[in-house]
Amino acid sequence: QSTSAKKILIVYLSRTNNARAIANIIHEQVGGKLVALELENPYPENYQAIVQQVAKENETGYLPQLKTKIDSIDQYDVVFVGFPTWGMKLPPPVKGFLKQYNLRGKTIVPFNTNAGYGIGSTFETVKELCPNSKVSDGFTTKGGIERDGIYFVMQGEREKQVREEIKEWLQKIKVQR
Ligand SMILES: Cc1cc2nc3c(=O)[nH]c(=O)nc-3n(C[C@H](O)[C@H](O)[C@H](O)COP(=O)(O)O)c2cc1C
Repeated sequence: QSTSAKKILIVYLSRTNNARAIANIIHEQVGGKLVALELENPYPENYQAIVQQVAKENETGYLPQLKTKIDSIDQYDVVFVGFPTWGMKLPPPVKGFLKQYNLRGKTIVPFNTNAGYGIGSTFETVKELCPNSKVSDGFTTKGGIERDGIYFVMQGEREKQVREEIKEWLQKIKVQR
C-alpha cells in the first residue's frame, strides 16, 4: 500500500545544513509540510563547546526546550524525522520532539547524516521513543565532518547522487506523492 493521499510532515534538526538538504530533497519528492526544529537557546557555534554540551545533556537526560511548535500534529499520518548523529546518539532536541508529541498510530520515517561513523544508536532510539508508531527503515548518508572543518557537502555531484539514493529509498519504503 502506497502512502499517497496521506498527510506528511517533515521535521528536521540541522546545524550545518546537511540534514536540511536531505529534508528538502524528501520534500521535493513527497510534498507535505517542512519544519526545522529550532531551540529556545541555540547551541554554541564552537564545535568543542557543542560536543561537550551534548555529552552533558546525554549524561543527565536533559532535553532542551524547543522554540518550534507543530500545529495540530493529529492531522499528519506520516512524520519524517531528520537529524545528524551527535556523539553516536540521537540529538537531545530530537528526543525531546519525539517525547513531546503524541505520535501514536503514525508512520515515523527517520533520516540521518553523519561524519562517516554511521547512525550509532539514533534509529534504535527513535524506535524506543515511538513504541506506538510504525517506524520505517531509515535513510542515512555521509554528511560533513565538522571536526575537520568540513561543513556542508550536499551540492553538485554529491547532491545528485544523494537525490537518486533518496528516490530509491522512498520507493522501497513506499512513500510517494
Ligand atoms: C556535536 C556533534 C557531534 C557529532 N558526533 C558525530 C558522531 O558521533 N558520529 C559522526 O559520524 N558524526 C558526528 N558529527 C558530525 C555530524 O553528524 C555531521 O557533520 C552531519 O552531517 C551534520 O549534519 P547537519 O549538517 O545537518 O548538522 C557530530 C557533529 C556535531 C556538531
